[in-house]
Amino acid sequence: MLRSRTKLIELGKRQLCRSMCKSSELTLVEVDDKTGIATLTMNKPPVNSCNLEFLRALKSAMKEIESNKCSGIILTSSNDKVFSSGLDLNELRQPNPERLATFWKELQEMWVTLYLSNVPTAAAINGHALAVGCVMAAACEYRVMLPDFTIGIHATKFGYVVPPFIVNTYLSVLPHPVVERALLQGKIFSTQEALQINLIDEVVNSKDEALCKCADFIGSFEQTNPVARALTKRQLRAPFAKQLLEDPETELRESLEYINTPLFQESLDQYLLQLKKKNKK
Ligand SMILES: CC/C=C\CC/C=C/CC(=O)SCCNC(=O)CCNC(=O)[C@H](O)C(C)(C)COP(=O)(O)OP(=O)(O)OC[C@H]1O[C@@H](n2cnc3c(N)ncnc32)[C@H](O)[C@@H]1OP(=O)(O)O
Repeated sequence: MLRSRTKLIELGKRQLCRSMCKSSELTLVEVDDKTGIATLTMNKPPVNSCNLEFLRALKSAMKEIESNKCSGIILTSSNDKVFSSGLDLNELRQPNPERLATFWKELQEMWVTLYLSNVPTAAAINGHALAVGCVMAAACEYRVMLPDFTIGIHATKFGYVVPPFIVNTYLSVLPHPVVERALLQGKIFSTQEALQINLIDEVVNSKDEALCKCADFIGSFEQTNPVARALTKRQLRAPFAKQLLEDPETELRESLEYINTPLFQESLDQYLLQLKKKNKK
């Protein structure tokens, strides 16, 4: 009886995996039948830059994983050089007001969903993780990274004032003086530097190894009560998310105002030119 019930559960999980895999072309979700761990692979060519549709796909994949009672989420990339290049800068350049507001709300919601996820979260950083790419990794509970890549929030280099929820993501991983220096310098860290300051937990040599380390991390909670774990995590993280949870409109208004300033738009134009020039060399 017990065996047949277990079989049914296993079958159910497999069907769940198949149906979740179809959820979006921009994200791929695979659930391990044995561990219940969901690997969420970002799949927006060329560099996983976050536009409105991609933010939406990420948020809905995370919510689906949680509602299917998976045991944890591993966030990774289908690109073997880039984890994520952060926000799609084209969403911010001479924006359509309505789309920009929707885009920014999706960013807020994706961040809250990941940062306060009920299940253990781990990032297998198999490429560069820049700006919001770094924020997504830092919002996870554990990070493992491959060598010879870069990670960091360089917003001040292209005229961005870093919003509080992004500062808070760094502050929940790094000590205040390190955050202050890194954000004010717009510092991008090498894998080795990131390990030295504890922005990442471990360095490994392959994506497979990274996925195994993340699975081990998630497995380390096997003996804990998932509800007690989730509520304790929420308690620890709530102060960092408070502002965005209680008053997302103010953050939205301030960000939109800033993005629309000539100062920001000029800096962004210059930055995008540099990015294109690099590719023509
Ligand atoms: C109110 C204040 C709010 C917020 C503050 C904090 C928030 C920060 C927001 C962000 O996340 S902004 C995003 C910042 N991201 C970047 O600056 C990343 C720039 N990209 C790179 O450095 C490189 O592309 C890379 C290291 C990630 C990958 O290098 P590589 O593999 O050599 O690829 P390419 O450079 O050739 O890129 C391919 C293609 O994609 C375009 N692209 C890259 N990143 C972005 C992006 N973030 N947004 C839009 N487009 C991007 C790049 O220009 C290439 O386009 P082509 O048309 O030339 O092929």
